[in-house]
Amino acid sequence: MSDRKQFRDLASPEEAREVIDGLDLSPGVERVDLDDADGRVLADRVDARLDVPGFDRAKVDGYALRAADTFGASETDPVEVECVGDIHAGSEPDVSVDEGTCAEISTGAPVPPGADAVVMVERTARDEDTVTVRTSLAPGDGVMVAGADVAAGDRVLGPGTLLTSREIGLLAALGMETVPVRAKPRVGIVSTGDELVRPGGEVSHRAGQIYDVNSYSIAAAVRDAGGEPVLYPHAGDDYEELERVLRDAADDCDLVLSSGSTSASAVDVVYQVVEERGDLLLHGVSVKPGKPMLLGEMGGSAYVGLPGYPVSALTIFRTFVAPKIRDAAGLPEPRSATVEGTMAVRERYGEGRTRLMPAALVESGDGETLVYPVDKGSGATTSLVEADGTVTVDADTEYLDEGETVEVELFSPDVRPPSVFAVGERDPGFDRVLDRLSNPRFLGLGSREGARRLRNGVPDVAVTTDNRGEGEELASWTREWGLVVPAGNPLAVSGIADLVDADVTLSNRTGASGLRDAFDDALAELADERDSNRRTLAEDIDGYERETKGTESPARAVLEGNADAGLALRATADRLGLEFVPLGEQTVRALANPERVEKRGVKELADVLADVEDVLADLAGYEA
Ligand SMILES: Nc1nc2c(c(=O)[nH]1)N[C@H]1C(S)=C(S)[C@@H](COP(=O)(O)OP(=O)(O)OC[C@H]3O[C@@H](n4cnc5c(N)ncnc54)[C@H](O)[C@@H]3O)O[C@H]1N2
Ligand code: MOO
Repeated sequence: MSDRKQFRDLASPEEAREVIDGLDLSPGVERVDLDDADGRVLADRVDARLDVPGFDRAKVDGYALRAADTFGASETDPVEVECVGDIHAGSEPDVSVDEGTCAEISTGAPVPPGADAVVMVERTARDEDTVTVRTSLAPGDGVMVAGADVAAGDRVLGPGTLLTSREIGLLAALGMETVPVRAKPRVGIVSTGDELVRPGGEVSHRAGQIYDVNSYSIAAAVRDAGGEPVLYPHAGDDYEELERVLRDAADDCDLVLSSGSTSASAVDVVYQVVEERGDLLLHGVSVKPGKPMLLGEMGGSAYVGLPGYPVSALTIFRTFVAPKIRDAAGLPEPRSATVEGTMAVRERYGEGRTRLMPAALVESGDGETLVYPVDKGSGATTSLVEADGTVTVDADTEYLDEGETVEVELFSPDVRPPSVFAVGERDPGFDRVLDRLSNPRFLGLGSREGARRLRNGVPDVAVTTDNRGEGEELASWTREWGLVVPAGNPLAVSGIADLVDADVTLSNRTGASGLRDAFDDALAELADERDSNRRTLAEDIDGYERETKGTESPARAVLEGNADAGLALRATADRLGLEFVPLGEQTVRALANPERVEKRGVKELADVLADVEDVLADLAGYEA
């Protein structure tokens, strides 16, 4: 206990930024092949070592001649010259042009000695060796002279230039096979935690294992910032192991990032390693999420300890680390884009830390941008996927009021609000509808929450079951629901009465879901028949209180042998190959916010729903 870290004195975000500014992670210079130079930053100045073009070059197909010979020529008063040969691109001229003569020439070929202009073929006529020229030319017409593009000795590109297709074209014209560029900062990533398994491996939920998120999200973000990520093996919460991996990474990298183990637990040893084996410059910053961030140096490399929670790790990376990597890589700050919007709901805060609040956008019917917080907690990867950017909330702000104007910094300038924003019951039929739309957003919060949010005017559309919710009905369909049971229905479950009367374990859905509503209504009916009440019957159902999150969760519980029966849709039973005991049909409705029916995305949704029969065709238990 005595070793636990207390976060009494958190650094301000500005202090953290200053410490990061002071870290040294300047990578050197390397030469790369021209084909690998795209997106790199030139380390040195490039001077032209030759003329481009290297010779006087024909700009058009036609005849090379002496401009003086065409003096005064026109359509009505042409001149004639004699053709003495021809010249092709890529070969040395074997003729020269004298007074009164010309040579046929193709675009890009060297202008022959004696000629000072090229007339395009369209302004001439030819009869045997006689060429009639119907225009007059000045010296240099139709010719790109040597060095006109770049002259030998010119300074062509400066250090720090970002190489794109255009600059690469110029370097190729100069014949450069390799170019000196700033090396990308090498960024070692060390994820800590005994619970981590790399995607591709098997996780044991019983043992509390999870897939490693941060190694991958942070590696992608490092690459995006212009660094080169290097993944190191997971380190457990063991001092020696962690020290060894961090040292390896520090030996090989300009910057080492660890994730996890930064916090208050006795097993969170990473700060101890940095404190004892390196130089711990800062621990704890007054931001949410990401409070336990560490900054320091170790083995000649800069070091940042990111918190373990994926949202915290990525937020700290984006806010503090990415700008540093970009700077070291010589890349410009990316264009940032901010959008002003109106808070759609009231959001309380008051934790005394600067909050980088994930927020999402939705456009109201009249073009106003509404902003709502997306906070499923620092441990939920969807917190960032379901958001469009962040709102920075001052440490001393107690709440953001509904209707208050806020500024959202978008995750990237390309982020667009979703075309249509729907909330409500997860439904395999509506999933198919979503597949046919471009850039929709759907939050599966259940029928009840969908109806509630539609009433509060935030989403464009709610998906609800039976008669829940009010709005413009865009479409409705029915879905068959019931119980899934293992193959062969070993306990011979034939209805709800069996759940009440027999020894059958149920896996139920959450109270927010429409499927659960249907079940509870049927249970209430049974209670009426028995002169009892729903609650009493529910108490007799083993597992009634075992609520699950997903539409398929109860069916999956049956599949895994954790329940004898699960509340489910026929479509789910069909998909998972389970036996199904039908109990009823339920109506699903897509309801539009009445003020948004004219919104483009809502109309697109309505168009898809107009063919709902087609969309739902062959989905088991569905009828439109
Ligand atoms: N008593 C206190 N508990 C916590 C505090 C506190 O002040 N007092 N701070 C909380 C805050 S805020 C954060 S943020 C987290 C940070 O914790 P750590 O950096 O020590 O991270 P871990 O405990 O190792 O992990 C937290 C969480 O994230 C999961 N994790 C870790 N690494 C990964 C990864 N690579 N991919 C996916 N998920 C990862 C880990 O399993 C934990 O669930 O601490 C709070 N607690
Ligand atoms: O700082 Mo922690 O990231 O709030 O969850």
